[in-house]
Amino acid sequence: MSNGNAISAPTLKSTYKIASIPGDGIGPEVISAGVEVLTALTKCKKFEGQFELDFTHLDWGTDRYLKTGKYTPEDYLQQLKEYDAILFGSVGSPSVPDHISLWGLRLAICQPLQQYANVRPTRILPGTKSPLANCQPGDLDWVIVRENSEGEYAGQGGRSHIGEEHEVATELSIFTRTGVRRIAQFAFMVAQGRPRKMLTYVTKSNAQRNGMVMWDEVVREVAKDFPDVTLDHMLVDAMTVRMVLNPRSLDTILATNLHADILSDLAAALAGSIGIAPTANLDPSRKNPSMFEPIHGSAFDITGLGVANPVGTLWSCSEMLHWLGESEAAVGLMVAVEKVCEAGIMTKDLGGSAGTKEVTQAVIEELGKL
Ligand SMILES: NC(=O)c1ccc[n+]([C@@H]2O[C@H](COP(=O)([O-])OP(=O)(O)OC[C@H]3O[C@@H](n4cnc5c(N)ncnc54)[C@H](O)[C@@H]3O)[C@@H](O)[C@H]2O)c1
Ligand SMILES: O=C(O)C[C@@H](O)C(=O)O
Ligand SMILES: [K+]
Ligand SMILES: [Mn+2]
Repeated sequence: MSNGNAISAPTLKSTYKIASIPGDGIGPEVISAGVEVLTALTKCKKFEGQFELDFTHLDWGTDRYLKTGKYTPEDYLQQLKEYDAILFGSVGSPSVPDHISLWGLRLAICQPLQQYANVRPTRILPGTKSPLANCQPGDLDWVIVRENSEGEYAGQGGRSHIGEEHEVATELSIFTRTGVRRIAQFAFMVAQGRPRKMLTYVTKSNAQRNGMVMWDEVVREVAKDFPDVTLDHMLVDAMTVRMVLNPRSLDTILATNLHADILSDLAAALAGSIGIAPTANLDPSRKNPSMFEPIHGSAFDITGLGVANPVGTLWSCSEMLHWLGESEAAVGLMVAVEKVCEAGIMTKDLGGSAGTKEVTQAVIEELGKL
C-alpha cells in the first residue's frame, strides 16, 4: 500500500496572506499578541526582508452571530481559500449554547476545509514546572495527533420527543476506513520524523466493539509501511494513567477526535498549563489553508483581565511558520518564547506575575536579540 495521503511540500512566498479570526473571550487578547509578535519577527534584524505576513482581520464570532444569526458570511469558505493560513483564537460565549458556537465557527472551518489532521505538540518549556513530581523539561515531550474530521464529531444524531419523559437523543460516532487510514499514515509520518520514532495509538476497542476495532485493524495495516516506527497500543483509560505515571515512555500519540481532545488538554496541564499548548489543524494535501490556534478556549473567567497566557498562541504561530515552510523563523520564534519563560516572565497560570502584554513585549525584545 502506498502513502496516498502523503504530506505535500510547502511553496515559499515573499508574502503570506493570513486570515486572523480572534473570535470570542480571550481569543482577541491572545491573537493580538500573536499578530504583534509575528509582525515584529518579520522586521527583526535576523529575519527582516525574508518574507512578509499580510494579516486580514475577520470579525467572525459571537458578536456577529448575535447581530446577524450567523457566525460567518455566506461565502466564508471561498473567502478563506484566498489565504495561505488562518490564525484562530477561540469560539464560545456565555450568551450562546456551546454546541451552536463550536459548530458555527471552529467545526464549520475545519471540516469543509479538510483539515483532518489536528497536531498538538506538548513539552515542558524551560523555566516552567510540571505538576508531576520529578518531571523535568525533556521528560515530557509529546506530539498528539488528533483525528479532526469524523468519529465522535460526525454530527450525526438527533433528538425526538423533546422535553417528554420518553425523549430520546442519539449521538452517532462515524469511523471510515479512509478517515482512519489517512490520519494513521499522517501520525506514522510524524513519528518517523522524530528522533525516537515511537507511536502509541489509543482506542477503546474493548468496550466499543465496531469502530474502535476497525481503528486497531487499520492502524496495524498502515504500520506495515513504516517498519522503522515502534508501535504500541493503549486503551484510553489506561493511557491517562501512563501519561501521568510514565510520561517518558511516550512520544507520538494517535487517537480519535474525542479521545485526543481530552488527552491533549491533560497533556497541556501535565506540561504546566493549558495556556501554553498549540494546535495545528492541517489539510496535509495543502489544497486548503490550514488553521492554527491555541488549544484552549474562550476562558470566560479571565476574559478582559489582561492575564491570558499568550504562549499557546505564540507556539501556534511558530507551527504556522513551519507549515508555511519558514522553519528558521519558526524555530527563532520558539527560541524567543523559551528565553522569556526561562527568565521567569510568565503569566499566573504558570506561577508568574506577568500579564499578557508583558510576556508579549518580552518575546518581541528577545526576537530583537536573535
Ligand atoms: N477551539 C476552540 O475554539 C475552543 C476550545 C476549547 C473550548 N472552547 C469554548 O470555550 C468556552 C470555555 O471552555 P472551557 O472553560 O471548557 O475551556 P477553556 O480552555 O476556555 O478554559 C479552561 C480553564 O483554563 C484557563 N485558561 C484557558 N486558556 C488560558 C490561557 N491562555 N491563560 C491562562 N488560563 C487559561 C481558563 O481560565 C479556565 O479556567 C466554551 O464555550 C467552549 O466551547 C473553544
Ligand atoms: O472539541 C473541540 O473541537 C473544541 C475544543 O475543545 C478544541 O479542542 O478545539
Ligand atoms: K482555541
Ligand atoms: Mn479541546
